[in-house]
Amino acid sequence: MLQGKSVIVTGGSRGIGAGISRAMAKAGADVVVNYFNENDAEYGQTDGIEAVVADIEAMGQRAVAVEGNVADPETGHKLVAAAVDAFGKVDVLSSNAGICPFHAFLDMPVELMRQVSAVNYEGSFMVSQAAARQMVAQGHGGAIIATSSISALVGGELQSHYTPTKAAVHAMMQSVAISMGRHGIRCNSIMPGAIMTDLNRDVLTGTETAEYFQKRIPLGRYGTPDDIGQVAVFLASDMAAYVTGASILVDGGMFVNLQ
Ligand SMILES: NC(=O)C1=CN([C@@H]2O[C@H](COP(=O)(O)OP(=O)(O)OC[C@H]3O[C@@H](n4cnc5c(N)ncnc54)[C@H](O)[C@@H]3O)[C@@H](O)[C@H]2O)C=CC1
Ligand SMILES: C[C@H](O)[C@@H]1OC(=O)[C@H](O)[C@@H]1O
Repeated sequence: MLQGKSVIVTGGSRGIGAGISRAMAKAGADVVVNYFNENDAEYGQTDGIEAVVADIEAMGQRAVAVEGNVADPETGHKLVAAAVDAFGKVDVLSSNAGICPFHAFLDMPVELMRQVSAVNYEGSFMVSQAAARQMVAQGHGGAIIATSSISALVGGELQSHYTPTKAAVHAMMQSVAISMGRHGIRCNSIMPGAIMTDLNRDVLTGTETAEYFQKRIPLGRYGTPDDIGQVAVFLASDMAAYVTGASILVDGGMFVNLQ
């Protein structure tokens, strides 16, 4: 579905981003895999930048690892330059990088709130802008897929700094879809539910929240990074040729299951 496409994935070395990177490669794309602050040993053998690059190459696709903090305005330009240097173009951006350091509201340090906003919202904005500029210059359209969240639609007691950034990413895609439509660039967001990754493994394992989530998910299981990767491939592909400004909940039915 993505044969010959050039894809950039931010936060592509672990978790959902690793699932997206692998799914894009399996669909035939070459991938620039962005990562930041990685200590691969910390994340075991299945994830980490080296494992993801090796898996992509084992599928017969090209992979380029690019370290960079998406909150740094230069990183978006670095990622685009890496894709153009290695693959000659940018067709798809998966703006996935994000952090969620759980913290109570009342004693949350302003610095933490600002860091989460800088990475999750501002970082997504800047990388999307850099990729869109390249796509417009290329003149043959493209696709931008932002990883928002079920948390764009609901709250979390320990996520008062986080949920607004997920809503912001969703709202940004809706607006960017309007201005980029004339360039044939489709912009959509994915809203994952509870996906077992490093970001929330502690929350989703052996806690009251874990028990509650398990009861709330009609499909009876947490999502996997590949569950998100498959939807990202769909949104990147010509199967979604008339889909822009949209968001897709990928949550096993969690959001609708109030009672
Ligand atoms: N895990 C979940 O249940 C859900 C996650 N999400 C979103 O999915 C995205 C990925 O989350 P997970 O895979 O769970 O997280 P993770 O912690 O497992 O992986 C995060 C990835 O982002 C990278 N990263 C972190 N900070 C970065 C920065 N400043 N610049 C560039 N890369 C950076 C890391 O290197 C890593 O590759 C995030 O945007 C998160 O908000 C949304 C809904 C649910
Ligand atoms: C970090 C959370 O556990 C996870 O990420 C989100 O965006 C949702 O809040 C999920 O529960």
